Formats: sequence, structure tokens, C-alpha cells
Amino acid sequence: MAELLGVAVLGAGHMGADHIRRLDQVVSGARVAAVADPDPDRAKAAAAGLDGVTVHADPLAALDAPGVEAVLIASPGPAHEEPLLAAFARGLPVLCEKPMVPDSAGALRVVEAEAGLGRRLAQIGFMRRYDAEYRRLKTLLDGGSLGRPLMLHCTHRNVSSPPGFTSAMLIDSSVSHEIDAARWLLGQELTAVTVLRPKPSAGAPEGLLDPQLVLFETAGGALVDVEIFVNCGFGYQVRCEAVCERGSARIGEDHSLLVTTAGAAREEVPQDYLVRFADAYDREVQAWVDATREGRVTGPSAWDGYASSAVAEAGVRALESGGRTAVRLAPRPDLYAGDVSR
Ligand SMILES: NC(=O)c1ccc[n+]([C@@H]2O[C@H](COP(=O)([O-])OP(=O)(O)OC[C@H]3O[C@@H](n4cnc5c(N)ncnc54)[C@H](O)[C@@H]3O)[C@@H](O)[C@H]2O)c1
Ligand SMILES: O[C@H]1[C@H](O)[C@@H](O)[C@H](O)[C@@H](O)[C@H]1O
Repeated sequence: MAELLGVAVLGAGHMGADHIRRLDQVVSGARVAAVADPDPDRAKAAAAGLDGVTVHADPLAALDAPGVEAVLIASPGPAHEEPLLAAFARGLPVLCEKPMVPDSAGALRVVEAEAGLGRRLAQIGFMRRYDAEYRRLKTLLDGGSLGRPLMLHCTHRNVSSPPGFTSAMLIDSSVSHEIDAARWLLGQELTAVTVLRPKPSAGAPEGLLDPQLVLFETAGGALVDVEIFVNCGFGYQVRCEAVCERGSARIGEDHSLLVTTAGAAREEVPQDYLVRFADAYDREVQAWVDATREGRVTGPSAWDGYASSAVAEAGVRALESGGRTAVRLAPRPDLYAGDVSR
């Protein structure tokens, strides 16, 4: 391995460009070796000023570019399966943005391909596991002092949704984070989903079912409710309260400066995830680079990516049918034994 891990970044949009900046300026031990985006202007703009980087329209060509030892996938979710399988075929470690593959059949193909190798190569970009507040909540729940968790109440609000965002994406893109966080915090699979929705907000694009209230049941008998509202207009808010047998714990409300003056208090609300989760992304990518340089793979696995997609898919069916929908998971390969209780 070279002194600095050579990374190919696929997709140079919002997340890809931010990860390129992070690899170049924030994390240690890595460099951007190749950038691929079918939009040549985006690829060139994201690679501008970087030394020794090649620019590609074809993402697979970037995997074979000089100096590439690992891959960071930040293209849209439906485009993830092909480069994941191609990276596995080349033995390249991958950090893949969520959702790993939005349709569960494709996600299962990724799991089976990795299981067939007999070793992990993929880390999935569920960055909340690297957020300081989520980690404190996880440590508290695992410690058991509050007793068994009974419910998680979650709020997930975006200022606005990007063009092309669909009603299904509220669940399979946005709520995928809560699905993973709930599985991780509780150490249980999610077994059924029900989705309720009020009359859509006047602030939502025509036809978008926004907001939604998504209710999950878990294998251990807990409940998880998620308010997802992607055109709230006022801020990026991600909150989670765990209600346990002997107490409750809440995160997501203490991020900025509270200014009190002239008889009123004012607190800034972050406007997007790149601000709210900046530290989490930095820790996520640093952990990936460190582990990769040591020949290890840590963090959310392809199984976590598959489980999230399967649960989200049941959620989309529940949204469409208005009924309670059971989650069906394929048998978990031995490679991922213990994944949900980590
Ligand atoms: N972890 C998070 O909090 C977080 C936040 C935002 C987005 N994401 C995820 O990151 C990914 C990208 O989202 P985004 O907001 O940056 O989208 P975006 O639309 O801003 O950028 C996507 C880029 O990928 C390019 N692209 C399209 N097809 C491609 C392909 N086959 N190969 C390579 N590039 C391709 C597009 O031209 C575009 O430049 C998605 O999976 C999304 O869910 C994660
Ligand atoms: O792709 C983004 C991203 O995952 C954000 O973290 C989430 O808040 C948004 O709702 C979603 O659209």
C-alpha cells in the first residue's frame, strides 16, 4: 500500500464533493486518486486543485485508474450496486453512501457477493453511528442503567427536498438513517412497518406525501416512531428520545449557540446535514481510512445496508397500502454473525 491510501470517489455531487474535500483536507492517511461522474463539469470541478488525480466519466474506469486502492461511492443509490460488485471483484475496500442499494433484491446480491468472498470489503455510510450524541446514547442504553428500551421517538426534518425526491424516498433514503440507528441502538431487527400521513404540507412539492409518520415494531417488542418531514422549511433537525423502563434519554436538541437578549432567546438551527453531522462524517471517513490501511473493515456492514433496504421496502409498501407490513429478511450469512447486536 502507498504511503497515502489512494481513493477513487464515484459521484461528485453534494456528498461526493464534500467527501473529496474531507479526504484532501481533513482526514489523514488518504488522498484522492480518481474522481468519476457522468457530468464532466462536476467531476472536473471537484478534482480541481488536487495533485495526481485522474478524472473519468465512467465509474468503472476510475476503479482501474493508477494509484486506486479503495473506493468511496457517492453516486445516487440506484447506481451503487454495479460499482460495489466491481470493487469486490477487484478486492478493493469500499465506503458506500447510504442507501447501500435501495431495492432489497439488489442489496441482497451485494451481501451474497461479499459473503462469497468470505471477507468484508464494504462499510456503509450510516454516519450517525459516528455522531458523538448517538454514541453516548448507545453507550447509555448498552450500560443498562435505564432498563430495557421500550420506545424510540425520532424526528427527522430537512429544510427542503432535492429535485426528483419521491414519496418513497422519504422512507428509503431519509428514514434509512433511523432504520439503521434503531437497529444499532436497540440491537434488534425491525419486523413490521406502518405508515400514517397527514394532509401534505403546502410547502411540499405537488404530489409529494410529506410529512409521514413511520412506525416500526422490533423483534424484541419495542416500538420506534419517526416523523419524517423533508420540506419543513425551517431547519435540519434530527432528534431521538429513548424511553426505557427506568428513565428516558434524548439527543439532538443542543447544537448551537443560545443567545438571550432584549427579552428573548434565539438559537440557530442548522440548515443541513453537512453542518449537523460534519463531525460524524469526518470520524466516519477517518475510521474507514484507518481500518483500510490496517487491512480491516469496520463500521456498518453490507448486511446492515441490506436490512435497512428490506425494512424501507416494507415501509414503502405500507405507505402504498395504508396497512401494517411485515419485514421479510433473507437468512443472514455467517460473515455477518452478530451484526445487529454490535
Ligand atoms: N450520509 C448522508 O447523510 C447523506 C447525505 C446526502 C446524500 N447521501 C447519499 O449520497 C449519495 C449521493 O447523494 P448527493 O446528495 O450527493 O446527490 P447529488 O445528486 O448531489 O450527486 C450525485 C452525483 O452522482 C453523479 N452520478 C450519477 N450517476 C452516477 C454513476 N453511475 N456513477 C458516478 N456518478 C454518478 C451525478 O452526476 C451527481 O453529480 C446518495 O446515495 C445519497 O443518499 C448521504
Ligand atoms: O440523502 C439525504 C441524507 O441522507 C440526509 O442525511 C437526510 O437527512 C436526507 O433526508 C436525505 O435525503
